[in-house]
Amino acid sequence: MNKTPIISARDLQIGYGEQVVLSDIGINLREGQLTCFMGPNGSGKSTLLRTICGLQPPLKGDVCYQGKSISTIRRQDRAFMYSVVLTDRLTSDYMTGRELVATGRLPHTGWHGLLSEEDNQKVDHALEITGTTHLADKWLFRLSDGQRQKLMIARALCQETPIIILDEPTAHLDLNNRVSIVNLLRNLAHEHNRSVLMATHELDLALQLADRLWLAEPGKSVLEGIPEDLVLDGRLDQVFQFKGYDLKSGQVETKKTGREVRLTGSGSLYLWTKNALERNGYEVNQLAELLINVPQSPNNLRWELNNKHYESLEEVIHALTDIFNSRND
Ligand SMILES: Nc1ncnc2c1ncn2[C@@H]1O[C@H](COP(=O)(O)OP(=O)(O)OP(=O)(O)O)[C@@H](O)[C@H]1O
Repeated sequence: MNKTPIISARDLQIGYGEQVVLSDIGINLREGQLTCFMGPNGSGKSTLLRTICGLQPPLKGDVCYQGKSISTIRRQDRAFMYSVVLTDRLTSDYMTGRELVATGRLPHTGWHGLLSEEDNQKVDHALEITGTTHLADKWLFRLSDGQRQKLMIARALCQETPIIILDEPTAHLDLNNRVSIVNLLRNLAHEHNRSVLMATHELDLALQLADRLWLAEPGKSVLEGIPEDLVLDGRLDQVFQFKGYDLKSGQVETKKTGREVRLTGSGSLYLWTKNALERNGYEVNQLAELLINVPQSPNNLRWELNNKHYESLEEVIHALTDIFNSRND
């Protein structure tokens, strides 16, 4: 699945006046894909997004839309190419959710700004698929940051552009909303052939759901590839310089105590048991002598250790502490 790049750049350099943020950038944004743009704080993600949108000029090189330099494309024409959800505050809070979403139709309504029946249906549809219909009549200043963020995404949908660019769209959202927004963006890419580019710090979601990653390497350039390649060949590690986080297992590294236990069992009960043990400094080793039998079903939560039964992992950890402490005495 090698889709055509809709946005591309070669030898691009970005920054502010004398301050070069990233250089030698060669990037392709592909049609029908979700691309997540990641990198440490201050590495230049927002700067590159703004440069791609034509909101700030590159220091060197050019960004092209279907091979044509965006600097030669009129601003009003760009509104049919990109919809943008940046982190800047809204200019006015004195409008309703629906009015905000409807501003996404402005490039289509002409100078009078009046919405046709079809425009209204598109606003309704965008509210519906972002789960914000209940916010339509609420004043923006009465809404939470997360609710506003979802309306901004609805507004971008309404604009019906081939490219959607978002800067940290999940920043204020709770877990369910973060997952649903990233899934929504992925569906827009796959089912509606949009090119979606989002800067994000959501490593787990990006590794699972992005078609491609762009990685901003601080002070250097942008690396590009599919998530698994970037993990396996070490480029993700090179960019983030992970400390205390094991990327391959997706786990935070905990202090090892040299205390080992063996586990039987499977599924989520096995995983949560392992999690509790490792968080408390125990290592799971299938050759260890001490055995814990993990319950088979969540309806019967009983762990077995040394012929005794425990009804919570907290009790199991206490029992293990006693066993290992008595061995050291
Ligand atoms: N308006 C500006 N003028 C001058 N320098 C700026 C400006 N905005 C950002 N910078 C600098 O450019 C660099 C990149 O900032 P940018 O906001 O693009 O990073 P980012 O990767 O989006 O960071 P974060 O993950 O924290 O949002 C930083 O060193 C920042 O201080």
